[in-house]
Parts: sequence; C-alpha cells; structure tokens
Amino acid sequence: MTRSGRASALDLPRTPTGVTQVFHALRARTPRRGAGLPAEPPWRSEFIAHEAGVPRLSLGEFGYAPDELGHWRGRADDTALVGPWQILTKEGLENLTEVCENLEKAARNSGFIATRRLRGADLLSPFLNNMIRDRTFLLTCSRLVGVPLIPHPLRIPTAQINYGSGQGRPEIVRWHRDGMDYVFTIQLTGHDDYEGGRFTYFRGRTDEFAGAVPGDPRIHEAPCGERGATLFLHGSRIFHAVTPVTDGRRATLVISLFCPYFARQDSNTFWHLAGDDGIPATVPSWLRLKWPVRNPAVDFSLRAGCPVITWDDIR
Ligand SMILES: O=C(O)CCC(=O)C(=O)O
Ligand SMILES: [Fe+2]
Repeated sequence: MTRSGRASALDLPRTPTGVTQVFHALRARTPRRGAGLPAEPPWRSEFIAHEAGVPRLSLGEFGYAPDELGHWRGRADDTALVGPWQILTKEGLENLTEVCENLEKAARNSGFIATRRLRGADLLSPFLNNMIRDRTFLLTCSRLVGVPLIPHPLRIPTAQINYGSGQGRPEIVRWHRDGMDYVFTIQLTGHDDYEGGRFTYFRGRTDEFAGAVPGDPRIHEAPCGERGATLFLHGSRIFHAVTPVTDGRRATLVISLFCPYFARQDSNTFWHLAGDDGIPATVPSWLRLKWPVRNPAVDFSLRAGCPVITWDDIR
C-alpha cells in the first residue's frame, strides 16, 4: 500500500531470487523456441481458399459399422477421408512453404513413425500458431469433416512437419495408424520435386490390415501430387504410409485436430505419446485432455488456446 492507502503496482510480488530462483530453474523445461529462426511472414485469414465439391468417403465405406462410430445427439462421426483439395490460396501456400522450410533445421531424427520430423511446430512458429487457431481455418476443416474441430489440447502433436529426402538412405513414413482421430496433411512439395513419396492408405478396417497382401485391391494411392494438396484422414481408423522418397525433397505439414464433443472417444494413449515426447512433457498434455469438463466446446477451446467451435457453427 502507498501512504495514501491506495494499491500501487509496487505491491505486486517480485520475481524470486536466491534459492527459490534456483528451484524454479530446476523445474523449468528447456523452451522449444528455436534460436536463430528467421523472421516469418504474417498469417492472414484470407489465405484460406473457398472449398467446393470436395470428395469424401465415409467410415462405412471402410467397413466400420454404425454402432462403432461416435454419436452426439443424433450426429454421427462418420467421415473417413476428405480430399485432396487446396485449403490455401496460392499466396497462402507460398507463405506456408517458406515458413516450413525455415523450420527444417529444428527437425529431429525419429525412428518411430516418420524418419525426420518436427513436432510442436506451432510452438515455434507464430504463422503456424495463428493459422491453426484461425476461426476460418477451423470452420473450413470442421464443415468438411462434419464435426466441430479445434487444435488438439495435447499441443505437442498438433502441428508436425515431416521432411523426406532421397539422399543416401531413403526417408520413409512407415505403415501406421495415428494416435489422432482428425488428421489433415498438407503437401508442401509436389511430385515435380521428388521421386517416390506416394501417400498410400488401406481402404478397410484397421483390424483387417494384418491380412493385406501385395497387390491387395484395398491398397490405394491418394492423389496428393500437387503442391498444397490437402487430405483429411480419420487417422486412428485408417492404416497409411508414404513410400520411400528416392530422389529430391518432400515435405508435409500434418495437423491434428480434436472434436471437443468426442473427447471421451479420443484414441490417444499415454504411452503412445510418452514414447514420442517423454513422460515430463506428456503429463501436462494428458491432464489438458482428461481433466473433466462442464462445457466441452468452451473448456477445450481454453485448453487448446483457440476460438470456440460448436455444432451450430457448422450447420
Ligand atoms: O507425410 C505424410 O504424407 C504423412 C505422414 C503421416 O501419416 C504422419 O505423420 O502421421
Ligand atoms: Fe499418419
């Protein structure tokens, strides 16, 4: 209090020093801000292209029965695959490509799913952060899939960039299904830039994949050869892979969104995540996902740091 008795800014607590400061330092994790990353162009909502007539396959067409789908008050979570379509304008794609090229030096080698990738790319990049939290972007994705979608509250797997190049040992994306349910892959390069690197998926249930044979008619290539081609997959229910890049460079941005209304059906497991990110980083993410909510749309938008998207918004 000042002598006049009024509260003053000086009454605010001070940053701790001495032993308490050391204690804080021990608890803090290394910030994932890549030092020396070049400045970025700004994100703009006008970079989102208007979509029309985008092809769609349902989970029924992959062999899933209606009672296996998520339901919310008469609405079914039944979209398996959407696209490919161009989610960004030409200018938007040019800016996104520049941003993702600059982030390549922050990528790490990983033997888990993709050979070389950057996880948590939106935690490094203001452009990506603003893009995936843009209301127009989220509404576009939500309407195409038919459920309200926001960035995943787990945060670290939300925006990931995969880099593949054909020098030496070919870099690959193994056959896998994602821990995530709603996954959008944007091609930052095209078939003109590399050999191989074909996005391939199994048009069947995940429990049928073990029975797939070479030349199986259920193995399909998604026509994602154009730069900017965007593909939605219900990633946890569809096996997919990328054939080895044998020449040139390939890069993709993989965005994992989340439906607040189907949070209980979220397919991630603690140990799948901890395998990628370690236990200390996984615990807070896990709490953001599992801590009970009263209003799913509002509470999860706070946890994911994004605008609220409801069923009414996607009518
Ligand atoms: O790079 C791609 O095209 C797809 C990668 C993928 O499926 C993944 O990262 O989960
Ligand atoms: Fe995947």
